[in-house]
Formats: sequence, C-alpha cells, structure tokens
Amino acid sequence: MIALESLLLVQDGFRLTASCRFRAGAVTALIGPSGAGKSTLLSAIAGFLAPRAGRVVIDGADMTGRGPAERPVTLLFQEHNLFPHLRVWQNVGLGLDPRLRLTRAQRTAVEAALEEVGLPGMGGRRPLELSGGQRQRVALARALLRRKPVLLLDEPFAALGPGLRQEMLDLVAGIAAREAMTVLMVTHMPADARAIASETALVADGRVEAPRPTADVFAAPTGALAAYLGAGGA
Ligand SMILES: Nc1ncnc2c1ncn2[C@@H]1O[C@H](COP(=O)(O)OP(=O)(O)OP(=O)(O)O)[C@@H](O)[C@H]1O
Repeated sequence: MIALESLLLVQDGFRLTASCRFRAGAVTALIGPSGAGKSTLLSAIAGFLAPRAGRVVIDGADMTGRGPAERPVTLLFQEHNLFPHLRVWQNVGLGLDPRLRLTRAQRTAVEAALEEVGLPGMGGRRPLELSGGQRQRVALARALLRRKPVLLLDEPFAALGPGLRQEMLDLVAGIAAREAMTVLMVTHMPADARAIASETALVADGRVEAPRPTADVFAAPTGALAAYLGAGGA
C-alpha cells in the first residue's frame, strides 16, 4: 500500500497536498486537468522530488531520505524511455544493471521479459527498427524486469492508437494482477481507468482526492471532476 501522509509538494509557485492511501496489489488511476500535479505526485513517490512536508510510506516503510534507487518503485513515462543507440536487449537489461554487465541468468531474464510483452527474439534490434507500440513494450519489459512491487505509469500509452492502447492496458493489468503489484496510472482517458483501475483518484485544485471505486467516480461526476470531464470529454 502507498500512504501519503499530510504530503505537501511545492515546485516554484505550484502546491499540491495529499492525505490518502492507494490499495496494495491493485491498479489505481490518477486523473485530472493538465498541470494539476499528477506527474509531480509520481515524482515524489518515486523519490525524484522531496516533499516540503509530510511523508510517503510504502508497505509500511517510510520513504523519507531514500533516493529513487532505494525505493521499491519503477516509474514508466510516455516518452524518452529507450536509448536509440542500444539494442533492445540492452535497453531492457538496463533495468537490472546500469553497466550492462549481465550474468547468463540475467540475459535469460531479459529474454523472458521480452517474451512476456510479446517481443520474443527482438533483442537484437535497435529501437528505430521497431514500431511505436513495440518500443513501449520494450520499455514495459524493462520496468517489469525490475520486479519492484510498485509500478508508476505516467500516461505511458497515450501516444498509441486505441487498439494498441487496449492491448498494453490488458498486458499491464494481467502482469500486475499476477505479480500483485501496486500500480498508479496517470491517464487523461476515462476509458483507460474503467478498463483496468479498480479505484480512481482525482488530482485537481491543488489536492489529491482519496481514491474511490472507478465506476462510482464516473457514474455521477461532480465539482472539479465534472468540470474536467466536461472539458475533456468522458
Ligand atoms: N521541474 C519543474 N519546476 C517547476 N515547476 C514545475 C516543474 N515541473 C512541473 N512544474 C509545474 O508543476 C505543476 C504540475 O505539473 P505536472 O506536470 O505535475 O501536472 P500534470 O497533472 O502531470 O499535467 P499533464 O496532465 O499536463 O501532464 C504545473 O504548474 C507545472 O508548471
């Protein structure tokens, strides 16, 4: 479980507060207007941004003072996930060893991860020799290989077409369920939240609202959510 305890995040003039919990072993969607602070929140949970006040607690452990590498967390962005000059297996292998001195067992794990995301035998290619959807699969393979209990997804599939996006969502949902991962997924698509998130939390007006069952959130939107959905379309 991820607990945000009286969290205050500040970036220049921007402030975000959060006091809530995200369920362990479940997918929670984070939705809200552009600039509301969704990415900022993920940065703080991953350890790239230090809170001005409050704590991030993961599975009972206080993350204060722990750098990104010391947290049980993987963060996956929409873009800039792959190094173009490295082969696919190297891009994936970076999840295990930044110096890429992989043991035989690690090489096998890389192959298995590529197979898991539907890219068996593609390890020798370079990212430019893949489609956009395949590149996101490579990034996902690297994220999954790390086997960290918490996976933070920052609009990872936004650039993909609807069919591919659905495929990737299904893939994440399946693996997350099997591995009992705790997943937070930022999305601007209510359909994505409905597809795989049991709960959804709204980030708006400088605060993170407590997550609620996704179906309830979208059934009768009020306040900031209604304004957001009205502007963005449900
Ligand atoms: N590195 C930074 N330094 C200062 N301010 C920043 C920085 N990154 C983001 N901000 C500000 O923090 C606020 C929240 O931005 P953030 O990217 O977290 O929003 P978001 O909800 O993820 O938006 P989007 O949906 O457009 O991705 C914005 O006002 C933004 O301008």
